[in-house]
Amino acid sequence: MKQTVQTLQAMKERGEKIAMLTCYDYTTAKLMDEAGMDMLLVGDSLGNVILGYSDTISVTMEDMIHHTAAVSRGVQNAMVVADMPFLSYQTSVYDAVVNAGRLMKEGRAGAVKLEGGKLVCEQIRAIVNASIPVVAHLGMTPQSVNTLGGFKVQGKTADAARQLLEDAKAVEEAGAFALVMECVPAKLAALVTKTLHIPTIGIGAGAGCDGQVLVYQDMLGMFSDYRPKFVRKFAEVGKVMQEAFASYRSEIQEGNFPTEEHSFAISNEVMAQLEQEAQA
Ligand SMILES: Nc1nc(=O)c2c([nH]1)NC[C@@H]1CN(c3ccc(C(=O)N[C@@H](CCC(=O)O)C(=O)O)cc3)CN21
Ligand SMILES: CC(C)C(=O)C(=O)O
Ligand SMILES: [Mg+2]
Repeated sequence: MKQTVQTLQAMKERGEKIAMLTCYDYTTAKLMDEAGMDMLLVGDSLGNVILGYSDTISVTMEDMIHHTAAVSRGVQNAMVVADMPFLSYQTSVYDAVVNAGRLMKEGRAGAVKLEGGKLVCEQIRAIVNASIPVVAHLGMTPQSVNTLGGFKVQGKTADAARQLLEDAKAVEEAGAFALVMECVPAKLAALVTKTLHIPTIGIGAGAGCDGQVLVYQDMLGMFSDYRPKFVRKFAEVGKVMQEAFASYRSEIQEGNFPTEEHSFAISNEVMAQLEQEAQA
């Protein structure tokens, strides 16, 4: 089924869980879409898992558009959400609308996601007024790594928890149709989920959210620069890939690849003629 703001809202109301994964390319998008994923997130985590940066700060609008367009071409049913990269919306309401518009017009995203609460509500309101659905993102917001002092769980003190709940209500009021909560204590995330009308999607925020998201290279066991506590490995694809790469190399070295079945034939007459010409 084609996922929309409305079908995702209905899932929350029916108590049906929403499944979301990050995605950055066409081939993977097709596989995830065929597996029935509800939402694909072209995350700025592509800075880490695709481009090899140590954080998401250097990711550009061009990076995001390039990968969002590739993902969109592979999807029939899932909703494609594109992350707004660092400094593409914090600078002004105008920048926020222009850049959200580019992700939709050039990347064919169905929605955009941005980090922050009350401080970005003006941007959320303006983007939604331009008919671009918005997902908000609270808790551990990686674009603030340099002010948060690292990738740490958020909302543990009474003040911080109250602030998160207030921010959650504010982004819903500003028009966000869903909320991602990252590295938030499970009981707090459950309270936010119960309080809000829009679906919540957790990553390190416990089972009480309306949906879950993970970075796909983490859940496939392909990425090892760091391993957040909230990751479950659903497969050892990294191991499978390494074994296949090593086997490819040794089969080449041993002369076992390629064989006749991977090669193209030419008629004996043509070859005989060529060999004769070569001798002349
Ligand atoms: N591969 C990948 N997976 C992610 O989940 C992810 C990214 N990249 N890039 C963008 C952000 C950064 N994220 C991160 C990065 C590191 C930790 C981490 O190392 N957490 C530790 C320490 C927690 C603490 O000190 O409180 C952990 O044990 O979870 C968590 C989330 C989540 N996002
Ligand atoms: C981890 C998710 C929520 C994200 O924002 C990303 O992948 O960039
Ligand atoms: Mg992100």
